[in-house]
Amino acid sequence: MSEPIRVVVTGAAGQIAYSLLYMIAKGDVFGPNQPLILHLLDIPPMMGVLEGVVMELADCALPLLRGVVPTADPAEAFKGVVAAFLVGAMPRKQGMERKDLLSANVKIFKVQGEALDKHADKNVKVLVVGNPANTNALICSRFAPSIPRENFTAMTRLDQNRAQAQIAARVNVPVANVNNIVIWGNHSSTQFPDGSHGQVKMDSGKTVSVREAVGDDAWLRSIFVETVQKRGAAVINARKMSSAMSAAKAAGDHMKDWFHGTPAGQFVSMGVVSDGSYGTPKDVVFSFPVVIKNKKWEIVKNLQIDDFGRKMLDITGKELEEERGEALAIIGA
Ligand SMILES: NC(=O)c1ccc[n+]([C@@H]2O[C@H](COP(=O)([O-])OP(=O)(O)OC[C@H]3O[C@@H](n4cnc5c(N)ncnc54)[C@H](O)[C@@H]3O)[C@@H](O)[C@H]2O)c1
Ligand SMILES: O=C(O)C[C@H](O)C(=O)O
Repeated sequence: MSEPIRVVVTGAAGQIAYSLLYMIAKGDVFGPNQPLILHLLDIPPMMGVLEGVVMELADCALPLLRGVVPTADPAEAFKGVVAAFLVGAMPRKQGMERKDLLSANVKIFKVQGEALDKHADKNVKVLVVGNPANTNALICSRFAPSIPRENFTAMTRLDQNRAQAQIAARVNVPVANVNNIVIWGNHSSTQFPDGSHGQVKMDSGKTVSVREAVGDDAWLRSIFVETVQKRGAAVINARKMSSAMSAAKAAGDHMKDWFHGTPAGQFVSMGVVSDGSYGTPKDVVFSFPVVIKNKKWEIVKNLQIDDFGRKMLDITGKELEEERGEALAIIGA
């Protein structure tokens, strides 16, 4: 067994963390041979609730969990961590867009960027879940100049998982048979879920393109896209609270792939600081298809983008530029 690693989850008393902590602590993310010490950050009024979470973690009797550090102090929370799940932020309510949360949430990510910069391991891998995730991740990276920008990512894996599930249901195959669906752009209702590069392993054992398996391009460009774009709002309308179990699963998937790599021939979607690939705006956190090896992601190049795709990428890129401007104004940068 290796030495324990330190992993922080912020918003640790909240609903996503309630599912996520168990997954991490039982080895689903960093592997069955990787012991860990969990750092749990929340705000002072939530320390009582957090105490209950700590009790439950102990009562799970999980062999890999070698320590728990509950705290309201970002310096203590980020000390020596090699992985950071930045979940703590206000969730949206019915009728809101995620960008309506900017004014409430973006300052949190400035403070946490500064704390990561001072206290975290310089190779720390940061996943921002708190909304609006892409722009929060950008702001966080700006305030952590000593940590490479490629170590800051935003979660669009939930959108990818949703998209795979929609295709699997439509074609009637298990979800694991659907691969290489891309989420482009913002984790918002302008995102572009793109099935046109995907593959499906059919019951016959033959692998075909998503377009061939679905056999309905109009569905792929309309109902499929809109269902994934609006899935978060649909969950909120039904639960009166935002997605939590599925968000935790996606956060685990994202970090697991970052640490362990993507399988040969497969890519996953992550919000990363854009280098302008595919004609997207630079210096926004844009979701791209990536492959991961040795804990480093790389944008998949040379996928064909047709006129419809071009229009969709431009819309979501423009929204990210607007959010960046708004966020910088809020924090006075
Ligand atoms: N990217 C995605 O796909 C995705 C999916 C689901 C939810 N989310 C977002 O994740 C965030 C958390 O959702 P939730 O359902 O767990 O919310 P929640 O309200 O249940 O929990 C949030 C927790 O964060 C804590 N918190 C607030 N400010 C903090 C700070 N400065 N430092 C540390 N902790 C702080 C709160 O006290 C609370 O315990 C929301 O912004 C939500 O919109 C993103
Ligand atoms: O939609 C939300 O506000 C929560 C989350 O981002 C989601 O996609 O479910």
